[in-house]
Amino acid sequence: MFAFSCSRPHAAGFAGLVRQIRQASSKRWQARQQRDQFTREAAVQGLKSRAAFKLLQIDDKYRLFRRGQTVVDLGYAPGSWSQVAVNRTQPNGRVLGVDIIPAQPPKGVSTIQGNFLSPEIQEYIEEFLRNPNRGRPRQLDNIDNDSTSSLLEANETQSEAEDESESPDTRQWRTVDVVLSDMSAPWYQTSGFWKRSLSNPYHRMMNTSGNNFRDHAGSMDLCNAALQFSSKVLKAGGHFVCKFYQGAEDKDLEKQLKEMFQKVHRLKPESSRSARKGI
Ligand SMILES: C[S@@+](CC[C@H](N)C(=O)[O-])C[C@H]1O[C@@H](n2cnc3c(N)ncnc32)[C@H](O)[C@@H]1O
Repeated sequence: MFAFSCSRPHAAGFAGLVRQIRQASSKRWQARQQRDQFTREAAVQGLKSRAAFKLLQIDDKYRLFRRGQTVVDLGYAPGSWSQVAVNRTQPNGRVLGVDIIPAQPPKGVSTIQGNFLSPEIQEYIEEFLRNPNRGRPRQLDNIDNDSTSSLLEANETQSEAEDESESPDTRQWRTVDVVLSDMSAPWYQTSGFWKRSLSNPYHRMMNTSGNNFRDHAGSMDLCNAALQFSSKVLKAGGHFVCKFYQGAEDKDLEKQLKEMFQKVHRLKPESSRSARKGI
């Protein structure tokens, strides 16, 4: 049974309540203004979405990117993180975007369409990455071989010691400097409607439901899959950036990250301050 019991507050309390409502609405207005400002700025800079600013802020703080690096962007569509990665790894960087939905790849980005949770898709991605020149611009003269050696200020940095204990065979499979994972609910489809896919990706992927626990659990599955993948492909000194919905299980994820990486930072960038996602 639901019941409403309303009583008008006494005079002083009522004025206080009105003040509180005004303050809350002014805060919401400011947050909306800030979001709109990032959206406008993204359009001015030719970025696919304002999500780019989160990554730019992270890179400004932790220096993830260097020229010539290999970056994998999981859940890349519409592509603003990939745009940042292309821009910051020039010249000779290579960026591979993976997404379950069909999307127009940003300039300079190689893409694979498929469900990242599928072992076949991961095998396909690994095969692509095994050849360090695949997806890289032609002129290879200036490749910065040092690009990955000493990024200790990383968002997350893999331990050198771990890497030295590996066989040369395993080490040569590690061709990736940065794994980004922003996999979550899809953007609205704006193109490619003529593509009929039996797998119907828009219905299968992790769509945000508004149910906190469900969204958190879905986001943990995607982060864990991205982390497992990173443990296979990341070079020593590499970085892993993962966006997730906060909840009960994120402590376990953080624990795992701390076992695998020298440094782990948990942050909420300026451009998403009012959202409930964590990075
Ligand atoms: C928030 S968007 C990414 C935005 C992107 N970082 C950018 O800056 O433009 C999340 C993306 O994750 C993708 N995604 C969700 N689940 C996926 C999965 N299992 N495999 C591949 N992509 C997935 C969605 O299709 C969606 O395009």
